[in-house]
Amino acid sequence: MNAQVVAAEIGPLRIFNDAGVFTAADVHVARRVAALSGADIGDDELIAIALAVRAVRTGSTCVPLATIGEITPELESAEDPAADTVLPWPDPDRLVATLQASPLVTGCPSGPLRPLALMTSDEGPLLYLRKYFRQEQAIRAILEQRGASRPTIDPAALEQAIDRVFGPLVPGSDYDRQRAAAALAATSWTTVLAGGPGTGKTYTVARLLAVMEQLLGADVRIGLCAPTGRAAAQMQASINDYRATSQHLSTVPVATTVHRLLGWRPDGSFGRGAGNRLPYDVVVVDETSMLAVTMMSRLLESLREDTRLILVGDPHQLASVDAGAVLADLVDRDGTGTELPSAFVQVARPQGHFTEAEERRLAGGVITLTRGHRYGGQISEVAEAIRAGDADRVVDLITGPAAGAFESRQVSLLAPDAVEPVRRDVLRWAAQLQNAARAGQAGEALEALVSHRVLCAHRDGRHGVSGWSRQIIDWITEAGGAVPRAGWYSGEPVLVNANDAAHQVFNGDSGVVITDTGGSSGDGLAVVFARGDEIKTLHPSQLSDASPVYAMTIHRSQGSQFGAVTVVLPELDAQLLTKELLYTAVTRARHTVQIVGTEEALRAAVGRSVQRASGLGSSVREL
Ligand SMILES: Nc1ncnc2c1ncn2[C@@H]1O[C@H](COP(=O)(O)OP(=O)(O)OP(=O)(O)O)[C@@H](O)[C@H]1O
Repeated sequence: MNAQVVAAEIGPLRIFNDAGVFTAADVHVARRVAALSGADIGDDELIAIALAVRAVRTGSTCVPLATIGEITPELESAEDPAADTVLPWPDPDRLVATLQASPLVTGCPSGPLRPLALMTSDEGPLLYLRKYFRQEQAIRAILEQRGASRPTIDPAALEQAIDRVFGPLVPGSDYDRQRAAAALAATSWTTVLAGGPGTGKTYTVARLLAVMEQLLGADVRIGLCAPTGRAAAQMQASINDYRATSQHLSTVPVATTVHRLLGWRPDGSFGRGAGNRLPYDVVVVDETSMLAVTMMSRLLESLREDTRLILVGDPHQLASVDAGAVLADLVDRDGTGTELPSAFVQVARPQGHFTEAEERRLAGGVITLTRGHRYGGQISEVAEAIRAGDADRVVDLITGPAAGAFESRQVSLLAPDAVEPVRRDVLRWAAQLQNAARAGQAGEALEALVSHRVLCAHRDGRHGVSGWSRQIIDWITEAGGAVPRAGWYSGEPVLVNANDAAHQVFNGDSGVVITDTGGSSGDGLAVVFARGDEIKTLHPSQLSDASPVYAMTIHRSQGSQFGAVTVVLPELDAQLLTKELLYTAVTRARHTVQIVGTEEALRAAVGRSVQRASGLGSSVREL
């Protein structure tokens, strides 16, 4: 029996539950909210609550009511008898009229409960769980207020600081946009610094902080944070590397998770908020694409009005698993009607170097770095075509005539039953890893570790991490490089599964076990992790939650890069198969990508986008 089907549900939700559109949790929450309201709740209202709960579960903050008819059965297999079901969605106009008069929206007889919010927007009526509407409203209101004024900056001092840190302006050079980003951050209370992988976002952040220090003094208070501990550790390492080679940044900013910065408590509450604001002059958030609406609203509420906020990230990557794709929404907002700050114009001289649309976004505090410093050629063109959703171009660039135009082939497509090239790569990778590890060469072992990685969409199943890990272990064993089944061995790749502040390792960190003959432990093993240019060494027994890693999910690979990447596409009809997933996977590679899957699956991925509804992109009014 399917655990997601609620046997007791005999009402209007049953057919949607059978069709996989509402999960058991959606049904239970809808029933519970209806009961708590103390009112007589009709079938359409019940469906509305379940829709709003489902929206949050699938990463949206709201439901665009005009398009609910487009929601079709979500089933494991196309052979499921429910696949042909035409779902009996209520007519949107009727639903809106019902909700306008519903106690769920206007106020329940049982008390202050008003669980749903009904709004109107450029995209038609939007239905929210009220909690998420409030968070979105808070984000909108605070950003508007912060955008209404600008820090006072002496243009001459700004130009001098930027020249000192970046060198003088050479229009059209590698770093003119990076200079412009620093100038925008100095002249705005809120700046969004967007860009694909390797466009120099972290490089720019380190220098931008040096500019702030020159402008605000050596006692400037800087808060650095990221949604995950690992991303925070990576930002810390990059800034440490910059400090080690430059005289311009004397402050030692410490990076932490957004949760920690905001004083998260185990009961889910936060120490920081409107009544207890953060003490910083500048706050930088890295990997903002992973930040959900709840954390963004809390962060904004915790900022002083005179704190500069810099949100850094790649809006095209997979968004947070929680509701909201805030970075993508903010990048899309344009600043029509807002003047570019004159100090910015004087220093960055943007004329002719930005398109009109870019200039409008600049006025709204958004700047995008476009020049890749890590790779060019086929990978970046394929990534660009994926981002544009152009499946024909993607296929042409990988297998068609366009592929022949590249000096070196970086991207290939392998049929699922023809993976011999992957086997060869995996064996070469394992041999390098084991040789370096057994020789106790930590640096070489870490280099080998990130020279190749297999990435899958799913955790389970034949095309998932579990199936591919088994396959890879079998290949290594067959080739004579036996993989012991119990305990760690020298040369074993490790993935950390939980944050451990005491040992400074974080969920998603990958390291490698090496031979450590000089160590004090009896087994002669150590486990090493890269931290910028430095190496962190622990004993494997100090890892409280870690597992061997022969393959990992694309979600967990976010923020990491590998020399070569093998991307395993899921089954054709898998809901996960989207262009954001494929873009994230392909851009993890520095020089080679092998995609395992059919052309059909590749096209399906490029053609499907993660649907994340939110009201942040347009103005929203009460209906
Ligand atoms: N203006 C520049 N001149 C020289 N090298 C640069 C410049 N900008 C960036 N780089 C180099 O390019 C590489 C990528 O930069 P960086 O890591 O900052 O990119 P990123 O956008 O943060 O990438 P990711 O999001 O993948 O972490 C780094 O090695 C960096 O030192």
